[in-house]
Amino acid sequence: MAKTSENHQCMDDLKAERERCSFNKHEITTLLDGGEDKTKQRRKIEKVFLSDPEFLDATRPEYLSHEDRYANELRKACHMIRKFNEDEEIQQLVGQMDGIRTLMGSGLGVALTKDGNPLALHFIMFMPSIMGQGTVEQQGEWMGRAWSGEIIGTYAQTELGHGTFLRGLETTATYDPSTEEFVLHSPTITSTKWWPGGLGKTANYAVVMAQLYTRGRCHGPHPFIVQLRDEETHQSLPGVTLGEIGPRLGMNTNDNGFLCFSHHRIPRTHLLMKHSQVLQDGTYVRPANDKLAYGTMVFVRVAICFDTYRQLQRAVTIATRYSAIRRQSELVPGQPEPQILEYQTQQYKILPLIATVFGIHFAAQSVWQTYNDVTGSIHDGNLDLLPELHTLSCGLKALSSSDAANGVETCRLSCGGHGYLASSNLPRIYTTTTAAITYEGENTVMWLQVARYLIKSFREARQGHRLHHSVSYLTPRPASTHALQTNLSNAALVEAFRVAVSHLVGEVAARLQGQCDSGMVFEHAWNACSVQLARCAQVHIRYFTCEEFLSGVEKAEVSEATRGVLMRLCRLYLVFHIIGNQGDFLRSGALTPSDMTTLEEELATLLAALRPDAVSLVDSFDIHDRILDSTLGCWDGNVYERMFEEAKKSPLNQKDVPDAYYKYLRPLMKASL
Ligand SMILES: CC/C=C\C/C=C\C/C=C\C/C=C\C/C=C\C/C=C\CCCCC(=O)SCCNC(=O)CCNC(=O)[C@H](O)C(C)(C)COP(=O)(O)OP(=O)(O)OC[C@H]1O[C@@H](n2cnc3c(N)ncnc32)[C@H](O)[C@@H]1OP(=O)(O)O
Ligand SMILES: Cc1cc2nc3c(=O)[nH]c(=O)nc-3n(C[C@H](O)[C@H](O)[C@H](O)COP(=O)(O)OP(=O)(O)OC[C@H]3O[C@@H](n4cnc5c(N)ncnc54)[C@H](O)[C@@H]3O)c2cc1C
Repeated sequence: MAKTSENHQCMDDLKAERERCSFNKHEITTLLDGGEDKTKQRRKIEKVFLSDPEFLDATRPEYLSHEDRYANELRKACHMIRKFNEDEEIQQLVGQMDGIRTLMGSGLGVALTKDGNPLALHFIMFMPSIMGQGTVEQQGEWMGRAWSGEIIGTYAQTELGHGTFLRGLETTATYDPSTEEFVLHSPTITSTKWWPGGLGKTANYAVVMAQLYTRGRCHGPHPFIVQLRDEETHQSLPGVTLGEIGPRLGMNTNDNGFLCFSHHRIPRTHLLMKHSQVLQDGTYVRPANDKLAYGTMVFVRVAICFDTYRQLQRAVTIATRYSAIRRQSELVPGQPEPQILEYQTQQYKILPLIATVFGIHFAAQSVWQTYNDVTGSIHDGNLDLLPELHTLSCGLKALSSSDAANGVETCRLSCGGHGYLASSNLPRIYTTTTAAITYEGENTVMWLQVARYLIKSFREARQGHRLHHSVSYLTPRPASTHALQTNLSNAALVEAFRVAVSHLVGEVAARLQGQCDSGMVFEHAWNACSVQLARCAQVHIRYFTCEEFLSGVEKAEVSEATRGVLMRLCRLYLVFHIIGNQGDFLRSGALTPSDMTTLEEELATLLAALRPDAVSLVDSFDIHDRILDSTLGCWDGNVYERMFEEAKKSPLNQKDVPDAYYKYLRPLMKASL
């Protein structure tokens, strides 16, 4: 197709946008990557993998059958492992140990297996379970085989009947001291394992969470390594029933599966025994803390924050570039159509999402640091910080996944009709991102875990106990909100969050207490207050994210121009969330109605100030066109031509008149002749 003046205009629009950049893009790229070296390394790896023709798709996955889609992604996932294992240079680039996991979970890895990686659970949950839950001997026995891909595993916890309520799992693992084996059994239909990724057809092993019985007593859910398929034939073993659960909203090549056991025997030593053991005679040795068995989930919740961050980065890059080339309507009658990014309402959709990317980035880095510190101290026998880590990982997983999923949907809407096209890639990004709201702990449930910690801490503070860092603000202290009334600095706005959340927690704690005092049992009172409790948790984690965002920008080693744009984004994040939730701030007295008017005006100023940098900001995410995989978001802005090229590839367009016309439509249309 000939290039039209419209196409040239689009490309010129992006060029002009880039020319007005007020900051150093490369500084932001390296800040997000974690340093200059990391940026170089990432680009090199992307070059190696993206130039490999094995990773090309012959056709869009949407045009393939369910089985072919699965085969196509499995082919690429296996090629990724083989390439990694065979190439020392790649190993050095990515890092030998955690490398393949990092690679698969990176923007590159997720884009290469875009329909859902059938091996994802092997890397993100099976291997981390062995490392986190297994003894050194067990790690030695399984990890080498798992790294090389000789065995492929998944994490089988959720059942048809129970996902959230872990203690309600029904699968049993009963110890038989006469043979030194556990007998795994699924006693009911609801005890069928249901959902684990890769379980349907890919994995031959799994870490299975089952109720451990020994000497007639149940000791709760524990992790077991269970072989599911024959290592030679890949056929499911006797006593093991396996399959795939059918099409889902997205990630359809993850072959989420079902599994039931009929008195299936495994050796005693397949209980992962780092934290608790069953001795040969059936004696149960308790862990230092029951919740250590849930450690893999804590790890994955932190990992999910990084994944949702990358998904939002991709979506907002597409929406921003498209908004800079798309021209629609008239701002001033008779004038040429403006770029839709000129409309303030469009800026309001997009710019806060660019800010959100940074907010999640800084908060996730902080939680990752906490994860490493706490797992280090757990290793040394100190479990004091486990509740703090659990709360932060639940909270940030919930905040990042809901912000990202809602943000991706806003990006889709901001692209009008074309955002609904598969070739925009926004539908796929959405279906992948929204899954994270549910998996690894449904978000409402995660919020209520955060709220438990807040209420517990609030009560402990009133009894004079010292609180951990993230909740230390709940310690009673003299009211100091007056300074806020006249000072709306960044620090004052973060402080306003502190006052608002303290107030909310105080209110709901009093309501809970009042209901208990009037005779309601605590659990019912809790349920009766749970909407308000979940709200407290959300504001608490937003406050945490605001704090991390602000301190991250203050500490960043960048030029003043770059810090300037980051500060404007941080300010926008603060103002956006305060205005959007003004009731919380007004009710607590943290801010006044007049402050809100001032902030509303500032919001408009911030949108206008950030608008010229919008395209350069998303450019600084440095996402390769192949990783973006979007007709609307490509670097050169040649959107309409790409859309046309994609449409021409539709199988329906291979013939002018489709066969179905002769079979169905023609007989109907000609029936009256
Ligand atoms: C992601 C990318 C990064 C790298 C990836 C690399 C490679 C992969 C390639 C690609 C991936 C890329 C993209 C993603 C693509 C695919 C998808 C990938 C992964 C998806 C995996 C999804 C897997 C799953 O979903 S597994 C199943 C998860 N299930 C859950 O999360 C269940 C939720 N429920 C619970 O956790 C608990 O039951 C509960 C927390 C709700 C309550 O527990 P329980 O009932 O036992 O206890 P309570 O009595 O209520 O509480 C007792 C006290 O214990 C505290 N508690 C609870 N849990 C913990 C914990 N874990 N740690 C510490 N403390 C805990 C609780 O708070 C109570 O405390 P209190 O003091 O008594 O109040
Ligand atoms: C794409 C995908 C991949 C997955 N991968 C895996 C995997 O690899 N391995 C695995 O084991 N599992 C996996 N899962 C399962 C997932 O972990 C569960 O679906 C999730 O933990 C939610 O549990 P549930 O489905 O039982 O929901 P439910 O708990 O039944 O939730 C239904 C509703 O009830 C509410 N609710 C439940 N309990 C409470 C409560 N205590 N208080 C208030 N509200 C409550 C929830 O908020 C929700 O609105 C996956 C799920 C998906 C969608």
